[in-house]
Amino acid sequence: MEGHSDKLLQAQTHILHHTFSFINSMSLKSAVDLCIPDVIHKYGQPMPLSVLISSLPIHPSKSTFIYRLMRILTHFGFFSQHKNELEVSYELTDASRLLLKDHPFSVTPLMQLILDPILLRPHQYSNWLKNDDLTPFEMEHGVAFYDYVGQDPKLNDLFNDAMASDARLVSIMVIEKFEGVFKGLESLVDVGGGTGTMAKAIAKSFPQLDCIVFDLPHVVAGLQGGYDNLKYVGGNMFEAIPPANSILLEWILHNWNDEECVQILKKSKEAITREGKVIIIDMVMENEKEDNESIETKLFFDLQMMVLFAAKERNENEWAKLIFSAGFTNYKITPVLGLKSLIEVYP
Ligand SMILES: C[S@@+](CC[C@H](N)C(=O)[O-])C[C@H]1O[C@@H](n2cnc3c(N)ncnc32)[C@H](O)[C@@H]1O
Ligand SMILES: O=c1cc(-c2ccc(O)cc2)oc2c(O)c(O)ccc12
Repeated sequence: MEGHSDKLLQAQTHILHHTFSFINSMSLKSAVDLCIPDVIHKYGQPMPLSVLISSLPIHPSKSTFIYRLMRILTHFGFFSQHKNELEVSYELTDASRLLLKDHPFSVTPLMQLILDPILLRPHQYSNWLKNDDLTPFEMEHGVAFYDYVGQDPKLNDLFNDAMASDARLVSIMVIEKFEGVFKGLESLVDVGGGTGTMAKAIAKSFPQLDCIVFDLPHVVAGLQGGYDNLKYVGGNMFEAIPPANSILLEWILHNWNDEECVQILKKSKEAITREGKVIIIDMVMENEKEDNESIETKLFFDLQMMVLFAAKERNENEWAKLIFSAGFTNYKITPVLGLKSLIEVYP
């Protein structure tokens, strides 16, 4: 009987732990909104709690609550703390350094996008599962995700900044680790290339490669290459993709269902000139060698794609099915980009 009640209590704790998990996200967002990582960074040495409190834009009546926020974030590894007999001081960790606003690979824009109420609200999706609305996002907002982004300049900027911050890190890794992937190629279209962060890095590192950033007209309107071998073209990838030796699809296919992915891949195949290839950068689920945090993060991404697009993250079998359905003959997966993999696809 004693063992039974222990199990019940453990199960209750498990449920409460998951139920309260939103407190992790919201505490992190509150700290970033108050610029706590930047304030500690600027101080340049372990920052005593009292100095931190007096440096923050908070009401004096709220001073005592900052310790509580710092305590939970320290527990989850966002700050480290040192105690002496007088008080506690805080320092940044690797994770909070990546939240600094001026860090070249700052994750802050991604965090602000993911936790924006416009993206958060559709996560109450049990009703969507009971009706025939296309996506939870459309059920909540009445339009598809990219149409909403196109009509809301603030969200458009937030989305493009978030994608660019991720692309900055991915582009450095791709170019460093996969130089060979681009060797021998003459031209490249970065389909859904956003504001061009990835294509700019490729154009700079491979001056012989003619690069095009291809995205929806409102995304590329008014943008200019800055390199002789880079230009922007607006259009719709479901209609036609500009011809090139290689087609890059980074973070594209996880936004679409299987039928739509096959259409995009077929349009990519039509666009390939001579002996070219499609280069996909996206997630591959169910890699057995992964640690638990990576597995869970991929599962979160999968549900984010379901909520925004009724789309999904895919395992290798699901990728292979799409690739062969679109008429390609071979593919090679290289799983070394953190959460993402590089998939080369051959006609
Ligand atoms: C998730 S973002 C990826 C951006 C970029 N590839 C990156 O990795 O940072 C998807 C991109 O696809 C673009 N997109 C959506 N629908 C499109 C369409 N029909 N034709 C061309 N681009 C489209 C969006 O505007 C957005 O920039
Ligand atoms: O809400 C998101 C978040 C991402 C995302 C998060 C973290 C990364 O390192 C990269 C990307 O990507 C998204 C995306 O591709 C999309 O089309 C919609 C929403 C999000």
